[in-house]
Amino acid sequence: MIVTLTPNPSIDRAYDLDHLLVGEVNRAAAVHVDAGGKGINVSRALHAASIPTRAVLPVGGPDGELLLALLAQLRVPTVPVPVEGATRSNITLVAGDTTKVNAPGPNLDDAARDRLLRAVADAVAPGDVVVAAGSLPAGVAPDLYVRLGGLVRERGAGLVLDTSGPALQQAVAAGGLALIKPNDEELAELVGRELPTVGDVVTAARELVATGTDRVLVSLGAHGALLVSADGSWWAGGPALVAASTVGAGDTTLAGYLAACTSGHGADSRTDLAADPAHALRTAVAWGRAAVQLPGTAVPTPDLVRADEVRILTTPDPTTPIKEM
Ligand SMILES: Nc1ncnc2c1ncn2[C@@H]1O[C@H](COP(=O)(O)OP(=O)(O)OP(=O)(O)O)[C@@H](O)[C@H]1O
Ligand SMILES: O=P(O)(O)OC[C@@]1(O)O[C@H](CO)[C@@H](O)[C@@H]1O
Repeated sequence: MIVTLTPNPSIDRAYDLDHLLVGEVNRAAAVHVDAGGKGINVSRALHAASIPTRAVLPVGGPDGELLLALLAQLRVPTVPVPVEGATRSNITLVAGDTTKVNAPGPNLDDAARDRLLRAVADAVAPGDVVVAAGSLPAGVAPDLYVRLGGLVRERGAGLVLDTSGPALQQAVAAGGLALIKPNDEELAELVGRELPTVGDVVTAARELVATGTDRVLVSLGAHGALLVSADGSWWAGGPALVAASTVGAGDTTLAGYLAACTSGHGADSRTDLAADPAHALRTAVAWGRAAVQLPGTAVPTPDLVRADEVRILTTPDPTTPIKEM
């Protein structure tokens, strides 16, 4: 079972525009309303591929109700944790490029945080994988994922993390993570320097592996993704695509990686993150590419995934600029 935790979920509202005119009235050609938040997107993509998953999320206010209704429509299993504040709404403007405005989300006090952590602990069994993803709501200290790591490992499960800033910094410093999925900018922020080449990204990721993170999956937008572990480094990618929306592409990439590491069906399924790294990376990139071709925060179904378009390189040339991959 893959359990996801999204501490700050959202209703994602995406507006498709011909052109974005800043400071003027823009009229949208279409509006998309999706259940959003990084862990939720991972669960949605896994569920669409019939991989057992459960999404733990705080919910409050009218948008909290809507979020649960949208997830129920998709039949994604959820563990809702009621909170006092209102679930946020995040806005995307797609006009060639994707512009995003994310709300801060409700304030969660220590009691709400503890109920959220307990909900994850109760949902997890030995051998499970927990994916914790996204920003933290106001009021929650950046050590949330450090606390979660302790709980998850006590229960014999592994923790996968996709977040940024101090929450990522503290969790990586504490160690014991099975996998992290920063994009190249988040990794650069984490190590405190620019990472223009493949070698720069691989070296930065190796530093994290050396201090207790088993695998680093670095998404590179249109330039594919790099995977670094103690066993080596791999790159996968394909021709750049004109994106319908890039929102959730990174989450779908992570879901693809987890899907490739999962064998068996239903209650007998098992996720082994040490499974064939090249295959897992290639699948991850194929899922991410399928996601950017869909509007709003839509996640692809397996029939939309084209792994044959994805090229894989083992030990890619360290001197190549990321922008040329
Ligand atoms: N324009 C593009 N063309 C081809 N593939 C793309 C493009 N943009 C994104 N991708 C695919 O999607 C994956 C994830 O993209 P990206 O690195 O932008 O994720 P992210 O920054 O984590 O996004 P988010 O936080 O919105 O989920 C990439 O690794 C790549 O495979
Ligand atoms: O504000 P956060 O938690 O960093 O990111 C939230 C978010 O932008 O991430 C998802 C895409 O990855 C969206 O569904 C959602 O709106």
